[in-house]
Amino acid sequence: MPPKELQKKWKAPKGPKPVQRKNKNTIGLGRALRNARQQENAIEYLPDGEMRYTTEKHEADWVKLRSVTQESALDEFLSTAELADKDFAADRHANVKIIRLDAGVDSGSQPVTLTNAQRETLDAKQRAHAKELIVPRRPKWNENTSKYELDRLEKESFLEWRRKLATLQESNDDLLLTPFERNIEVWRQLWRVVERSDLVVQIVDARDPLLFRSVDLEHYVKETDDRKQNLLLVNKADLLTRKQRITWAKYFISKNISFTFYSALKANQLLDLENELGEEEFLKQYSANDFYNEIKEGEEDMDGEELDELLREKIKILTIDQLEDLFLANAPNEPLITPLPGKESIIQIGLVGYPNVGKSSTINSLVGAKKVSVSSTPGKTKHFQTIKLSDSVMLCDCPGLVFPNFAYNKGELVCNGVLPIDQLRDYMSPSTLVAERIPKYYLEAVYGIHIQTKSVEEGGTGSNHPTGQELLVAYARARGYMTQGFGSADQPRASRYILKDYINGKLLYVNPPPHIEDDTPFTQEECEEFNRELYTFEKLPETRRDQLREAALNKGIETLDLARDLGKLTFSAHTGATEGKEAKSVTHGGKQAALFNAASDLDREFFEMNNIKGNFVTPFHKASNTNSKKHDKKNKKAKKKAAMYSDF
Ligand SMILES: Nc1nc2c(ncn2[C@@H]2O[C@H](COP(=O)(O)OP(=O)(O)OP(=O)(O)O)[C@@H](O)[C@H]2O)c(=O)[nH]1
Repeated sequence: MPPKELQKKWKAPKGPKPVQRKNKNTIGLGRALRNARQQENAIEYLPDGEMRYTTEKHEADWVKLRSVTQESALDEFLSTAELADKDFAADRHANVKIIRLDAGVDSGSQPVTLTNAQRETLDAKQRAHAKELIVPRRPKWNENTSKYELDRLEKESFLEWRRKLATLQESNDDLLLTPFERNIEVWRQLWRVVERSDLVVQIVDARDPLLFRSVDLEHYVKETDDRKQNLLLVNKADLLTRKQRITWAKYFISKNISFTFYSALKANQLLDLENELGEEEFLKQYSANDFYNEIKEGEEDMDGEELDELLREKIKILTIDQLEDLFLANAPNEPLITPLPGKESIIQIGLVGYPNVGKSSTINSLVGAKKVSVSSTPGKTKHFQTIKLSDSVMLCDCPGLVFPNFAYNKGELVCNGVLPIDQLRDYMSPSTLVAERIPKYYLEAVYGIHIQTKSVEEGGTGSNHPTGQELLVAYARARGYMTQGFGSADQPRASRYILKDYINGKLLYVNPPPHIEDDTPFTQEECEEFNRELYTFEKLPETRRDQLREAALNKGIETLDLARDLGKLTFSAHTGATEGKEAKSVTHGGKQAALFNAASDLDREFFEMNNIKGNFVTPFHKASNTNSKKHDKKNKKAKKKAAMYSDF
């Protein structure tokens, strides 16, 4: 018998062998990506015969233009290496430690509260080093300079600049530098704006113009071409009182600084109103001058001081048309740049400034005033914007950038909007500054809270300003901001709201200029006097004023003086003081908040014990409770009382 054939397992029949075909499709995402990468990373032959090849990912222009003001030590090391054109190979086993000498804004050695003497010493030191606060210069170039050469020269010059500033910081521990811009691409924009502008306008915040002003930028403009002009636009001037404008104007005039006051916010409000009402009706109802300058005829010499003609002109907040005229009056008569063939020559005005000083608002007001719709036409270089205002004027808007300057402490930088609030870790130093600058009664009136301060015996400062913590705790408790868990006052959250109010001017403080005679700073007391007019009833938000008016009427107070009477009023979460009892705040939420309330009430009662008869009960001593019945509720209270009194 033939051997039995093993039955084969059935397999699915194989199809025809697949033929590898070339994908003839020349379009498609994958291919596009590959091609783009190949092009980007193609080998470059430099003019000096060298070959350059990079595998680096090329980034879009907007990514390159991101502002860099705070770098980690490693980032800083790498960007310096890149600027210096150095190559580094990573070595797995080497233990590398980066020691950062330029501590930048991370140094925390600056005290928050400065005495007059400390401030004066620090200020003198800052003045001595003021010349070292430089902006990077673009190296000289002409049409024969090649792109690569210029790029290399720019990087060298930038690196040199960064080294100088690092040395300045290193050798002066107690001086704090602003977190100046560290991205060369952003400075390149500024260089281009300066080169093409006939007039460079530095926009600064009126609350602290000198912190936002770069003196060296003005020098740089003059170095580029002596015919170019500088102008300081003091924006947000609506936040200053007339007296404050006079003081600042006197300072600027004495220092020969070309300046003007402006309020982009008011200008834009006025424009909106005009659009709403129509031009004719608007002119009938509002005279622009009234809207801008709250001073009426006859009130001018109210302070008993004769203002000369120049000063009287200079303290005015300009209207949009006046500002445009001033630009033209300050710019050279003829544009300095010869136009390209076929193009008309036009006066170019460069606008530069820190972020958040109101640059966009200023441009919007200028552009919005034109009845024609003006689209922003990107310039040749794509990044900074050129906006044609009229046939004779062109605006160049430079990205906002932080110049190197001195500050007293980090809190000041946060309060001025230079350091962002949302990434804030140390919320206490800026909050302390707010508590120090704004009087306690005004903080209470704005927020409708009562801020409980410690007396000197309890370890408080004894001044009439709360500490930062006292302010934050009172605010958080009144608003019910509690942390999870044990439920203590959420101070970081409270600080964010308070600091935002400070930055947008709801809580207002204006820095005075240095003394004209000797450039020394104002003392603490002079600063308080300089700002006194800002903390009146009229400056409060309207709803709060209504509340206070009503509360004052309830108490029979006719003329309300915030500093004197606020403690007596009951409004919002502020409960006024009544005979013998001090003012307190209505607080919300959290176990700890409840404990805090109970504790302070108990304390108050305990220290007032002199006025009451003593009540003393001991838990183990029941004198004459003879009734053995367990639930003898009837008359229990009366019996207890009787028992208690029988002890005495
Ligand atoms: N009170 C007051 N606030 C102003 C004025 N101008 C601008 N602001 C406010 O300041 C803030 C910043 O204004 P922006 O115009 O965005 O400032 P910017 O300089 O363009 O800021 P970036 O876009 O970050 O560069 C906004 O909240 C404005 O409402 C002004 O004249 N008065």
